[in-house]
Amino acid sequence: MNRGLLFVLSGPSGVGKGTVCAALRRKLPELVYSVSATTRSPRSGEADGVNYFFKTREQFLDMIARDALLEHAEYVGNYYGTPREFVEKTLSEGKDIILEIEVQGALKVKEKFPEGVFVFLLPPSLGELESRIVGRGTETQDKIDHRLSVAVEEMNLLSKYDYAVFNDEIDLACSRIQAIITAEHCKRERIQHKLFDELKSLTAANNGSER
Ligand SMILES: Nc1nc2c(ncn2[C@@H]2O[C@H](COP(=O)(O)OP(=O)(O)O)[C@@H](O)[C@H]2O)c(=O)[nH]1
Ligand SMILES: Nc1ncnc2c1ncn2[C@@H]1O[C@H](COP(=O)(O)OP(=O)(O)O)[C@@H](O)[C@H]1O
Repeated sequence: MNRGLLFVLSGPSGVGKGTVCAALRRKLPELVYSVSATTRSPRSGEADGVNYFFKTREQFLDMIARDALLEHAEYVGNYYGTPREFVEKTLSEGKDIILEIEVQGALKVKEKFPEGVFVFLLPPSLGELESRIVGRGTETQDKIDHRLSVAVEEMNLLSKYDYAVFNDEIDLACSRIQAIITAEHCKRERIQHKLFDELKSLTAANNGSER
């Protein structure tokens, strides 16, 4: 059985990663979504094991010590990390998985899974990015300023990614990501399709009969 493909959706805070991922999950129910562990407190409406596995700092450090995380990063004062076993199990079952994580963590995943597909989500403008963070209403002004300065540094790492996708409209961003997923499957099919084995044997047979 073919292993699944690993997709990583990254980009600055407030660009719409969570929103686009949620929309993508509705459109592509067969795509598996990795639930991260974090030390940040749950926001209203968030549930343990659904949005995140909410951990104390001690529990999180223990996960790091047990090598239970594929990657982890400290982001604006909290730890975030991807549980390793779930990702490996999903890929070995032949299912595609998507990680929605910040930029440093994504680059660490790239070191371990260079064959992964790395997608950077961009805002239509910096002004729109700020409006989205403010509009979400989850952050104090101090934290908004911090997230915006981190965002500018992060956008400078865009060249390390395979694809850039603008999140001007949620549906358009989803369609672009769906197109990337389809294209990556086509690429792999091109490498692995049994037609090439047939062509190889035929060419070898023809070469043999010419001698
Ligand atoms: N490295 C890493 N980043 C993560 C992980 N899970 C979530 N993040 C990122 O951490 C950042 C902060 O997440 P959160 O506090 O939920 O805020 P929001 O995504 O900006 O609403 C976002 O950029 C997330 O994509 C993870 O497992 N690893
Ligand atoms: N294409 C879009 N157009 C307008 N608002 C958006 C769009 N995508 C996301 N948003 C809004 O921007 C805010 C931040 O989105 P969110 O998914 O929480 O970002 P992230 O997960 O990248 O931090 C939310 O209030 C969300 O509703």
